[in-house]
Amino acid sequence: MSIVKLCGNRSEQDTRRSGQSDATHLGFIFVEGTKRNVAAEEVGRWVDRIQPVQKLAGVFVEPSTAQVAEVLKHVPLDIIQLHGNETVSEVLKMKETFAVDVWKAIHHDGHGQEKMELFRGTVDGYVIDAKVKGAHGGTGVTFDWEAVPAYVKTAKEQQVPCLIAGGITPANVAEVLAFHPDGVDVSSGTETNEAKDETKIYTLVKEVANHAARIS
Ligand SMILES: O=C(O)c1ccccc1NCC(=O)[C@H](O)[C@H](O)COP(=O)(O)O
Repeated sequence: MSIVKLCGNRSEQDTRRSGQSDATHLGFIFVEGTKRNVAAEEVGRWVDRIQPVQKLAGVFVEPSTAQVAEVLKHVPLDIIQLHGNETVSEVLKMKETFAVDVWKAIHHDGHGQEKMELFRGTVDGYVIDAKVKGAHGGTGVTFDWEAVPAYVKTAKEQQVPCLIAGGITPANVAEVLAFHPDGVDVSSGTETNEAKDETKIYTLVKEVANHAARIS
């Protein structure tokens, strides 16, 4: 089964809806000034009450170790997802400081492979996302999925998973899965009116399961 990360949960209801699905990972955005930004204390309360079975990922943009430590005080994150222009030494610092996996977002821009080479041996996974001026993620914009196999190959050589993000929806997820990523990371495509939509979540996860059944 592919990784299905439902990201950008911004309320207890979102977390419940995502948590009740067969997704493998839930994501929360800790990026001030963005529309899905959430407070760690609140997320901690939602997670306490809901007890989701999924792994939890916290999305950050160039965070300090103090910011991540503060979030970890409240939320038992399994993964720190770095979605900005973090350097290799910043990633290493996170790995040394916290006992959690680090996933690095790479924005598709023609230099993705070079960036993945830089992070070889330091990260535990990649999220390849669309590059959109003025935004770090959660844009609902796709990129040219013909580029996916090269990213997947590089991640496989590094023995880490490669997720694809950016504009994935229940209607197009089968199309991206045909390029054989290890999973998908979805925010906008599982929302209606800025809240998680149970039908969209169900349909997306079912499409992923159907794809897995077809290729097994
Ligand atoms: O989702 C956000 O608002 C966000 C803000 C700042 C940095 C990263 C962000 N999201 C990261 C994700 O993991 C999203 O799932 C990914 O970018 C895909 O988003 P979408 O195109 O909306 O499915």
